[in-house]
Amino acid sequence: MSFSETGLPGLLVYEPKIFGDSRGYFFESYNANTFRDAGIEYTFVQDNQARSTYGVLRGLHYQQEPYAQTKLVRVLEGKIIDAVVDIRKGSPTYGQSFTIELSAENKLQLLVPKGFAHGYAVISETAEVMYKCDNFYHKGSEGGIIYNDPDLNIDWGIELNDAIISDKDLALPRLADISHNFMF
Ligand SMILES: Cc1cn([C@H]2C[C@H](O)[C@@H](COP(=O)(O)OP(=O)(O)O[C@H]3O[C@H](C)C(=O)[C@H](O)[C@H]3O)O2)c(=O)[nH]c1=O
Repeated sequence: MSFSETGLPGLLVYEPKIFGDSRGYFFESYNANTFRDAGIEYTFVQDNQARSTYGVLRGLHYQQEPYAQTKLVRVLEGKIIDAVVDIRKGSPTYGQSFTIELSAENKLQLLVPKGFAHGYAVISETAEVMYKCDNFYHKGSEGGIIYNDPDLNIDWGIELNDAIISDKDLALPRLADISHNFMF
């Protein structure tokens, strides 16, 4: 298994060790000791799972402190473009975004620290996305950034005119309009 840097401090790509044989494959999708041995210690308290069809775009979302969440994102079925934005005050990469293709096939996981906005777009017919969180859902602490913020220019891998987006997400603000609110 391996952890790879992304250029944004704390944002890591995790590639688990896959044990393949004539029956198929086995891998530990998460092991606290493996992460601890890499100097990465989180106590995940909530697992989320979402199913979406092609073109669904969820995000970009975050929770304000004291409910900010670190997330460990992976794809059980299908393929997504996962996107994050660094919104940590004082971060040397504040306002920078990162995208990665996560899929059931590549089995890659993205470790998204507190202080990032997170979202994904589904680029397969359907996708089942699962992510571990180190803090609980708290509706009143939810915030977000509009998916097509021109200052971020995120490539979601889909034709945005055809994207399937919730009314809630369509009403999200631009980063420039909320950056004063961040408490990360
Ligand atoms: C996030 C969440 C939602 N809910 C309920 C609230 C709504 O009634 C329903 C759907 O919620 P929402 O439309 O916010 O789901 P997503 O758009 O997938 O939200 C997620 O999108 C991006 C990708 C994220 O990283 C966040 O974890 C999360 O905000 O599930 C819960 O009961 N618990 C939860 O932890």
